[in-house]
Amino acid sequence: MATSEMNDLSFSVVSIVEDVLQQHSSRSSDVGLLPRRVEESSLRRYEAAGWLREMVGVSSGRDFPAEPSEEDFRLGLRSGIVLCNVLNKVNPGSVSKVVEAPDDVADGAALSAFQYFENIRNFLVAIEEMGLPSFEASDMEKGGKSVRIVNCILALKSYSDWKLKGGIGPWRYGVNMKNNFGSRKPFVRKNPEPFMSSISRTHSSEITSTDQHMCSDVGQDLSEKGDSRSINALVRSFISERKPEEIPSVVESVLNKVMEEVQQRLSIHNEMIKTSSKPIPEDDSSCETVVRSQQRDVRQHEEAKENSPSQVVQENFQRPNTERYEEQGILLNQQKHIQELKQSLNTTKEGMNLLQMKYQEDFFHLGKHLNGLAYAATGYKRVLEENRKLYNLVQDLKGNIRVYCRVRPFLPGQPTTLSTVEHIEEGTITIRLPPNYGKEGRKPFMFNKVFGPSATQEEVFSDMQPLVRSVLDGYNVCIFAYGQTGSGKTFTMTGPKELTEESLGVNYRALADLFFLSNQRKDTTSYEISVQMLEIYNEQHSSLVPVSSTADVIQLMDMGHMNRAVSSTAMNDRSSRSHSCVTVHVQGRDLTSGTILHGSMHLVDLAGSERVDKSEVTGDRLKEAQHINKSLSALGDVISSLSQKTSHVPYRNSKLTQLLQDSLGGSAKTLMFVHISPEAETLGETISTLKFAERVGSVELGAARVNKDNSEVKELKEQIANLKMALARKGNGNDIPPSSIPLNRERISRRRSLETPSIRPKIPTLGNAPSNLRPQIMDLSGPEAFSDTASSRRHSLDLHELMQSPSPSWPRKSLNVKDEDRESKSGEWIDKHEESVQADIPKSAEKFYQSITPPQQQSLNGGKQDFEVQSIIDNESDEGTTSDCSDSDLMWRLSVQVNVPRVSNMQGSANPKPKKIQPKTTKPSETRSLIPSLIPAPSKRPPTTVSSQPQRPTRDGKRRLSLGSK
Ligand SMILES: Nc1ncnc2c1ncn2[C@@H]1O[C@H](COP(=O)(O)OP(=O)(O)OP(=O)(O)O)[C@@H](O)[C@H]1O
Repeated sequence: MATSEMNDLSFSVVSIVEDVLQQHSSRSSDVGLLPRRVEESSLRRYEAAGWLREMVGVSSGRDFPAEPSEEDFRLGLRSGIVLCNVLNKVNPGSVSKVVEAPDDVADGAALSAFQYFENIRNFLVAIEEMGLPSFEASDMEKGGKSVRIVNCILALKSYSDWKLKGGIGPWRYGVNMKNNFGSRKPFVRKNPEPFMSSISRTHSSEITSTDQHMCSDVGQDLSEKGDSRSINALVRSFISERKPEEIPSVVESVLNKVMEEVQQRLSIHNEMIKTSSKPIPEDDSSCETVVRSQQRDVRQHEEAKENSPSQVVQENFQRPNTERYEEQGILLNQQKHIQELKQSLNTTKEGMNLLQMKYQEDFFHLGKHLNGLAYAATGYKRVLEENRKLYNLVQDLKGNIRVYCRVRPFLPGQPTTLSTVEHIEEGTITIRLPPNYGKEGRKPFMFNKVFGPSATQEEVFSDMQPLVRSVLDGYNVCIFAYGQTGSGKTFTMTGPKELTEESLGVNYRALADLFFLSNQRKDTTSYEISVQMLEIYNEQHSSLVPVSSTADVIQLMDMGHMNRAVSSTAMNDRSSRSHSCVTVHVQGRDLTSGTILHGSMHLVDLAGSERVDKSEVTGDRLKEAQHINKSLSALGDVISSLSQKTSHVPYRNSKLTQLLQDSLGGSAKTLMFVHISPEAETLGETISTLKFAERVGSVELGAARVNKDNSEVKELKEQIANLKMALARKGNGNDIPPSSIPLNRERISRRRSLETPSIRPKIPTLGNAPSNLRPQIMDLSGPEAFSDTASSRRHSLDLHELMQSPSPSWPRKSLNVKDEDRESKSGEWIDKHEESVQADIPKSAEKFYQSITPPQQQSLNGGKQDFEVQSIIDNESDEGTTSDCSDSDLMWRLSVQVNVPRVSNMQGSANPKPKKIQPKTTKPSETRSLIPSLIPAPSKRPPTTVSSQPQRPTRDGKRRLSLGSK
């Protein structure tokens, strides 16, 4: 490409002149001259070819015959191999490296044009250095140019001959110019300078000076340079043979040709200038191209100048030297500038690369950092959750009362004001305080868990589910809802008025879960579950109801809640006016080891504390409120003394604290679920509720214990009981034949037999009970049922045994207003509904009680009733100094029992005389009420007695005498 470009762009003044003169000579010569000249040139060609064949040998000169045509001659020499080899023979070492064609391939076939050019170029350079007439490399490519090649070869031959003759004297080459141009003047080599400029070696100033001389005097040998000499010789020989009138036209032709070439050069030059003044492309490769193209243009320009003095002459005519210098200067500057730009581009690129690398590194580090942060965040959350669990665990271990808090949402229709709750996070609730509450503006309270207004019933339950489930593992659990009126206690424990599956409260969910789990474990453990519902209304309690299946439970609770004392106050249109407690008793027997587990759970929905000025209650409602507040403040006192670890804990001050005694002071797992309302007007109560709850959270009860009896212990206990009973009988003169004291195993089997359906009370089945769930009648041990422990402090009475024992013939003390008032004042509890609910026993319940017939009971009793009573009395008297509720517990126990002696009769005697057990006479007046709706009979309670009690509102706000009355 470079070679061809160079060939296109470079031109020789000599060849132009020669061409023009040849045309003229051929035009002007006569017809006979042409064949003669053709013949002469052929002869000279043959001479040259002959000499070459002689020099290189016939085999090497095979490509051209002894008398070659012009075409053959040219093609034969085109590769330059023959020429270089001949030259090296004449003048050894002139061409240092000759590119040879492979032997098996025709000469030149495997060589590229570039390689041919290399040989020819080397040859021409050497020829010029020897001062011999040369030719153009392009002459080898074009036809009709062989004359100069022939001249060159014959000159070399002449030089060779001269050398062979010893090189004596000046070498002269007598070019047969006459043959070409009609001149036979010998060509004398005056000095060893190159005859023509080398193709590659040029110098513009030399050319310029030569051309200037050529211009001033064509006929004289003004220049030392080969170019001018050659032109001069050509021109002289031509002119000498021409008539004077032909000369102007020849000169004109020469000049025209030269002008054409100059024009062409100029346009190339202009193009080059334009290119160099183009904006420098940003692309590095384009810069390279521009630089290369400019360099090439400069080189070509210089070559052109070197090879065409006439063109330079023309340029000199047109432009002053300074201008050209300026141009060159600009070009050089531009090149320099481009180099600088390239450098800065490279530097910028390197900088960019560095920046990119740095950014990549930064991104990588950032990513790693972010990953780390995300990981840490997840870890932090996990740790928080873990902490909470551990905290709960520690609290469990320490036996702390667990405290959960729930915030009620604003109710529909309520004007939504700013909530008093500012923020909730895990176990912390922050209350927004107005300025008069302190500078802080907020107060945080910490609990085990806080549920916001949007927490669902399911979420709430799932958090306490493990606690509930631990009942089946033999723990005693107590969950009680606390809070001011209208804060959502009933909602949490039971649900809203309209119950749906989603809105079911803790009570329903807990029982369903227990039944579900017990059924799941039926292959390993046999569970017996019984449920009681109890209500403390105005410091009295009523309604203990046994149930035996999920459906029973649900129905019982529905009815219990329906019958719960509720009325409308200014604070809550369905305000519970009583404390309600659902108690679940669980007994589990390990089918392999025989170990017995006892667990119980109280689910307590306390009546709400209220400020009577706000609830705007009067009359009975006011009295209710006072009772509620009294019992709650009694609860506060108990909590306070528990947290201060005082020796005396005032459990006895209210029924509520008596009920919760085991949960608050025993080995139970206790959870207080504190509720608050979001309204600003309740802020005072909210703060005091939360403060109270925090105090409750600090109460340590000691670690909860599993109530587990292995079969051996149980047997021993029973043995002791039997012996005690035998002793007691003996002491009373009622000898019992040894055979009548059942041995342990007999007794156990008898106890088991008591539990068979044939003798068990029939409770109407309201649904499908799990097969392993024996219908369990209530444990009549009263508050003991809540601990259900076989501790020395309390003993649970065996309901079946008691039920089947003959009732002692203690007179029933008739209740009157005075009694009630007195009892109420003294804080002791008597079931005031006892009589009134007798007739309320439903048929099924009646059946149940009737099924326990005297003969049956007698046969099964074996004096157990006495023992049970005795044992209770013993225990109560034992713990009389430590327990505040022994007598009331007992009363409670007895009051709910059929045909049990009145406590007042027993309390007086330090060593009560066991009464002869009488066959049970099922006196309706002494039977306690069961499920209210299952007991539709009208109350037989005298109106006076009823009226003596505070009016007891029900769901519909109407007063009812008893749960069963309709
Ligand atoms: N989390 C809750 N989501 C929706 N409504 C609620 C929520 N908690 C309570 N409520 C509604 O607020 C009202 C008062 O609730 P609830 O009767 O349970 O309060 P309480 O604390 O039991 O009151 P009281 O002590 O007077 O019996 C009811 O209408 C109840 O449906």
